[in-house]
Amino acid sequence: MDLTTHPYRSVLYIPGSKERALDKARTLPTDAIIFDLEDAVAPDAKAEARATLAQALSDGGYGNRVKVVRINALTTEWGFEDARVLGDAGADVILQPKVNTYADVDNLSDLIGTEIPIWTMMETPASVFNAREIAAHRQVTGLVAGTNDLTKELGCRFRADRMPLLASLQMIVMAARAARGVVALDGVYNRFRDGDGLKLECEHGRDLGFDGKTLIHPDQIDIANTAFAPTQYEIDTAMRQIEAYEESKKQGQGIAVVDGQIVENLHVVAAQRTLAKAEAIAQMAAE
Ligand SMILES: CC(C)(COP(=O)(O)OP(=O)(O)OC[C@H]1O[C@@H](n2cnc3c(N)ncnc32)[C@H](O)[C@@H]1OP(=O)(O)O)[C@@H](O)C(=O)NCCC(=O)NCCSC(=O)C[C@H](O)C(=O)O
Ligand SMILES: [Mg+2]
Repeated sequence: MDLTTHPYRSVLYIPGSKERALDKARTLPTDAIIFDLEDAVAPDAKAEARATLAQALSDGGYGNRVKVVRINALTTEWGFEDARVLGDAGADVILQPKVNTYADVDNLSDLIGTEIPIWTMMETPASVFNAREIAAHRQVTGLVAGTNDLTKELGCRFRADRMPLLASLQMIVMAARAARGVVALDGVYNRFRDGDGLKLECEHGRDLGFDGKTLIHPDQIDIANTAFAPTQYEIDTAMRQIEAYEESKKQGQGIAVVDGQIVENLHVVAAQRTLAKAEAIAQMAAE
């Protein structure tokens, strides 16, 4: 599996302690799974959850879903052991919570001593200020917005339009894009029975540039998969733009016009990206 071209439309958190959910995830149409040992697991269940999760990962059956393990923070008594055990058990990615600085990531990297990809939770004001350096760490391949912790840390209010979080969300996307090849994932939508609200928030995240959304319930997967996939209209337009630009080039022109809008080389690059994403999604569905 190529983690760099893989789609990340839907990324489902599963508490590492819930055996039934761990089993159910083997059949869910999610692009990636975050097996959680942090917030979703009570302190007195941490050690057992680590063992349960290690067993589930070594039993396998998760197919082409990217397997991400969210460890506890290294400042806790569980963090280092989580990273050591789960890195060996077959996780594709380690997700580090409560990151503040580049040095925090380096510390994890030194402790685990392998080049396993690291994703970082972006859920403190310091992490947002330091997003660019964090995303530039050689092992970091993903930034995950932790909108619950951010809301708590900022002392802001919940609003459906997410206005109080907008600057942080944009900083996360900008840092991922500046680093190139780093995935940017939006935070969770807590009202997990509210499909209409989730759809709106997914569209907001997609508009901002996120690659996908982190989720907490299986019912949320299809909504995110649809929202973060190119639409048929976008695919058709991308194909027409590429075709029209190629035709213009043959005639010695650097600009084409499609549907009354100019198409330059940069639009062709964006169109090719749209087609590559659609292809990656189709390929994943066919596997
Ligand atoms: C939110 C839930 C507690 C709801 O659970 P429940 O009431 O049991 O839901 P259902 O009865 O509707 O479940 C139906 C079936 O689906 C399975 N299920 C439920 N959730 C998951 C899941 N996440 N992954 C896989 N399977 C799941 C149930 O087992 C049922 O199966 P079956 O019996 O076979 O039909 C629950 O959904 C849940 O625990 N969700 C995950 C919560 C979580 O992980 N939270 C931590 C991550 S979010 C976070 O930390 C935010 C971040 O750090 C920040 O700061 O923002
Ligand atoms: Mg959090």
